[in-house]
Amino acid sequence: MMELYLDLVSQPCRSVFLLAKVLRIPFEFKLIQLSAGQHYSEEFGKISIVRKVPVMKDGSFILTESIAIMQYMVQKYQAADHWYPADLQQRARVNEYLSWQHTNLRAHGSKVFLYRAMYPIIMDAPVPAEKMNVALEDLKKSLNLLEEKFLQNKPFIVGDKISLPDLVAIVEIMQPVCTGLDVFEGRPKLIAWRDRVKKELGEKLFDEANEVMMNMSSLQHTMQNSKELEMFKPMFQKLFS
Ligand SMILES: N[C@@H](CCC(=O)N[C@@H](CS)C(=O)NCC(=O)O)C(=O)O
Repeated sequence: MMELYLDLVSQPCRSVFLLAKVLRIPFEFKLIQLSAGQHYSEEFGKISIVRKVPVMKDGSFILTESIAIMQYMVQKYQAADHWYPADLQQRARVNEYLSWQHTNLRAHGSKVFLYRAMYPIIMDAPVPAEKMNVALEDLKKSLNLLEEKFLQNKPFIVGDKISLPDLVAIVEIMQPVCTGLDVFEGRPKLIAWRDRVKKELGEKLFDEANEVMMNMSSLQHTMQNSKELEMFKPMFQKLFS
């Protein structure tokens, strides 16, 4: 059976998890708890020297990178065409979004999340307003592009049906949302899209994927009391400087 090394606090892990579940792919969930530093273990190092989740192991074949993993899954399990359309231009649209999102919605949503959830724990101080405002402004621009360039007036990002970009987008948007920030405020189009995506995935599955993240205060508590905190600090300090 395929093994998936995941921690659902991670957005790319959630998209891989959601896809595997929705396609009913049998898999073994191998928890790599980032807050406990399990990705630094010798055992995980043998699986991936990148030391990031998600990782897929299918027999002796090991694959990193959520997008590559999802593309592998839809092809191996011959998922319905709408997930990753065979049509040249439809597939190009999927790839366009998947290429764009790394340095836009993902980068900006993550930054807002890290500032709101992690900065005070790591730096022992509130986030400077100037930094927070720049991060919020960047996120706003990405959300505007998601609506105006990608979603437009279609039900889903690539057309009438759900595809990989919708999954990848919703998990990134949920990251700042889990800190209590209502990024949907004043965005009826985005709300309607979110509700369609939720319906396609099933509310129960959607909530299952977000459960750990929605319990943000418990996550922060674990992080704050983690003996690995000192180990994480330099990486975050670099990010926050
Ligand atoms: N581009 C990668 C990103 C993977 C990634 O950044 N994973 C993070 C969690 S969201 C991680 O494992 N971080 C651990 C670390 O950097 O120490 C993908 O899409 O799979």
